[in-house]
Amino acid sequence: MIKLIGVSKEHQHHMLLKNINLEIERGKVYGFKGRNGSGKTMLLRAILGLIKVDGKVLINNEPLKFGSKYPLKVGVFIEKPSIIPEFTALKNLKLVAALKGITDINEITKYLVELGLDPKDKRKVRKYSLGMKQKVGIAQTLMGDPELVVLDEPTNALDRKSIEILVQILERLKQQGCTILIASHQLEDIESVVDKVVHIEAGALE
Ligand SMILES: Nc1ncnc2c1ncn2[C@@H]1O[C@H](COP(=O)(O)OP(=O)(O)OP(=O)(O)O)[C@@H](O)[C@H]1O
Repeated sequence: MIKLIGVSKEHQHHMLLKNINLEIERGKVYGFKGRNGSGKTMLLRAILGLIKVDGKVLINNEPLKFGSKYPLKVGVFIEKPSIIPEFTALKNLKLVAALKGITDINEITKYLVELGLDPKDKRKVRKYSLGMKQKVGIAQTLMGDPELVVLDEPTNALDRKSIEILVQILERLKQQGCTILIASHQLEDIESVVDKVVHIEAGALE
């Protein structure tokens, strides 16, 4: 589904990604592992066409052009959840639903409910704990069951039970044919769902 051929990223004479060759098969779960600053997030950004790179990124054999519409139905959670703190969780979800063209309320709230949050909660997200905000972000990402899901450190701030629920959800999405890319320091939390571990060190695959 996705192919990286000789992908490199240079920034102010530093090579942040070094000649990455990687093939991502549809329906598989990839776990990206590496130290802080090794290039996991940068690699995910390259795969998503969010940064200009040298080399080629092919999506279904077509070259991905920086700045053009992403050719796959994708859900992305990189670094921080894209939430508006002054809105409730439901209002935040509805905003994303509108962008994705989703109107069915069950579809909008199902992952939030499964992750243990109440869509009727009147509190603004500003009042939520870190883990609760994380769950809103995950629910936004998974809404509409995209064909590609990209999660950067999804288990940060989640308790053991919530990680188990997330793993169950990811397992189900995988069975539906979804391709999932996860960057994590704690891959062992989610290793049961991961098919292939990709090690990255100083911008290069090991
Ligand atoms: N916007 C940016 N501009 C320039 N350099 C950046 C930028 N973002 C990250 N970098 C650099 O790119 C390298 C890789 O960063 P990246 O965020 O991909 O690491 P990571 O493996 O995701 O780290 P972590 O585990 O801490 O999340 C680092 O050296 C970082 O300093």
